[in-house]
Amino acid sequence: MQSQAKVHRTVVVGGGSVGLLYAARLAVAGQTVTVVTRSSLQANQLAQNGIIYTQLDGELRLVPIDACPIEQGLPEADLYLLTVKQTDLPAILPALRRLNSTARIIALQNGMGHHELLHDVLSEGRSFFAINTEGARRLSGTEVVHTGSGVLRVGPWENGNSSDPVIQSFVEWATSVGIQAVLEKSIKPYAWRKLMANSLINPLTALFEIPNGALLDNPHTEKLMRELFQEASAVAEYAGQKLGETDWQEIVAICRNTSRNLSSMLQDVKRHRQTEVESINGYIVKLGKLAGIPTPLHETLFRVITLKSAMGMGKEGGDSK
Ligand SMILES: NC(=O)C1=CN([C@@H]2O[C@H](COP(=O)(O)OP(=O)(O)OC[C@H]3O[C@@H](n4cnc5c(N)ncnc54)[C@H](OP(=O)(O)O)[C@@H]3O)[C@@H](O)[C@H]2O)C=CC1
Ligand SMILES: CC(C)(CO)C(=O)C(=O)O
Repeated sequence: MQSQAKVHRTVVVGGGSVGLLYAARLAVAGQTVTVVTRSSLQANQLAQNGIIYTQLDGELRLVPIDACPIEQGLPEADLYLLTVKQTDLPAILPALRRLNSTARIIALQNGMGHHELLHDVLSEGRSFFAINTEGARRLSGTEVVHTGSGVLRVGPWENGNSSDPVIQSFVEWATSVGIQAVLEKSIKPYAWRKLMANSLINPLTALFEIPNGALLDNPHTEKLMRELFQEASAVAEYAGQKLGETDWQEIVAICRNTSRNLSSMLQDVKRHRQTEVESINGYIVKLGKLAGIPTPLHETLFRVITLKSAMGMGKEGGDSK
């Protein structure tokens, strides 16, 4: 589907699940897009073979794509989509610092911490954030499957400039190709609600090695989730986010709607890759300490997952193929 929205040069930083999904969709819609990968091997594979993209309806598409490794620096563009994990953001900050001042950046990470990091290296009004509930799964360096539909909320962190032309045009493009994209005045409340869901579902599914829906099958795990929710809600309130029963019900609905999914943290643990627990439960613990709010359950899960992950690191991991 070719979009009528204005064409910008877009660079997708990170050739993982989310990066390949958005790069493929941008390219299919006729946008100029380059994927910047960590390894030269993946960049060569992408440039030679393109992205093998399985759409939600099961249709398979071969999408030609430009790609280069990060060691060559970031190519010039109007828009940069950051799709690396929170843990890999610090490594790309020097490259972001060198970008042209007209360039806009959208960070798509789960968890918290990216806002502060980007604020430190980019001047006011250049960094934007997205909360993405679309599901994607990379099968290899060149293959990605769109696993679930969702919403892409984009905007400044907190009541900033939501009428930036590059960002507006990105949202228009996304809408025109069938993505449920919404331009928000402030992403912070959505980031907090996603953090709450991830801080309950991800570590428990990773610890017990169960799919998301199984958390609701057992009264003990559901009770534990409730207690984790209460602990984190007190910290959220300190951060200016008042959460209540509706937010709890939304987390229960996420478990139900993604009942057969393996959470990203469980997938990372199984593949012996670093998890995002530090920017999820670790963030709640850190902020709790600052506010003098005890978070013993989040702290225990943070430590247990860090340990579980460290015990598996270095063993063979990687893609699902
Ligand atoms: N997958 C999903 O459905 C969803 C994911 N998210 C969030 O989106 C973010 C990305 O997730 P996801 O795509 O699943 O993660 P992946 O691990 O699949 O992808 C991250 C990619 O970043 C690459 N990368 C790491 N460091 C660098 C670097 N210095 N330069 C260039 N590339 C680099 C990695 O390379 P390499 O392959 O070499 O390690 C990897 O390909 C996370 O914060 C996640 O929580 C949010 C909603 C849904
Ligand atoms: C919403 C949820 C829990 C879906 O699996 C997710 O975002 C993740 O796995 O990281």
